[in-house]
Amino acid sequence: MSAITIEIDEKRYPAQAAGPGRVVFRRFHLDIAEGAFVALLGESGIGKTTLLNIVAGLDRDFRGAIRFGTAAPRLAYAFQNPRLLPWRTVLQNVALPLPAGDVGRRAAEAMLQEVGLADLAGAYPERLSLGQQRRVALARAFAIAPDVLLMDEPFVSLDEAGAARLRDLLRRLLARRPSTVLFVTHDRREAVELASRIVVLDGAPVRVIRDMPINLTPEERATPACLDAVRHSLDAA
Ligand SMILES: Nc1ncnc2c1ncn2[C@@H]1O[C@H](COP(=O)(O)OP(=O)(O)OP(=O)(O)O)[C@@H](O)[C@H]1O
Repeated sequence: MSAITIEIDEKRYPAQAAGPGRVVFRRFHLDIAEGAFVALLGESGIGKTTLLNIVAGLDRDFRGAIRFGTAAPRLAYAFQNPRLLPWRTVLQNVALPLPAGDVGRRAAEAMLQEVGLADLAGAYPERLSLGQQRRVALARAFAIAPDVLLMDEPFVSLDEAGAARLRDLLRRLLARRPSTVLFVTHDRREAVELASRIVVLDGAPVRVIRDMPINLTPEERATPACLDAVRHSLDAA
């Protein structure tokens, strides 16, 4: 069964003083299986964030429908900018989507423990590095054990070692709380390392130009030569 069915008959941004209007999607269809980790690749400005916003329900100004396999899916969205509330502590930020009171607080503490930031629970976001802020954003996203997890370039602007640690953390979090993931990235290597399916978007209106399952074992994903081989077949497809 599909966890997400995306049917966009049309998504158009209206003309503005600075430029003409633009049809971003027309007759666009994508089915996403339950538990899939779908990496969305495509040129800048093509419509990837627009697509996530539509799936998230943040953008309802389109013709079409988004259907979920579960009646009321728990949905989490991790943005490129971690979007932590600066006037709340790290713990309070993670507890935001949880029920108020002791139960929510304890669950938030456990999440912080899991992402390795328990000792920063009382700190404010401004004290944290970008990598630490992104860990907090991951903790907040996973705190609700989402059925659907939307991620918009969540590891961009980190050095390679920092991004690798976060990819590793994401894999561990997903192993404990499986979710259907839609993950936007510009980084083909990151896509091959994480995804079970890679969808490459192109054109205006957007269409799918490649749709590749990635069948790698965890050991193969940890082998650079293996990742390079898949990346080349993605380029050649
Ligand atoms: N609110 C808006 N009003 C008008 N045009 C918009 C709006 N938001 C996005 N666009 C335009 O729609 C197109 C798709 O934008 P979107 O942010 O979805 O692309 P993207 O693929 O996520 O880009 P990037 O990879 O650079 O983040 C772009 O041309 C953008 O300028």
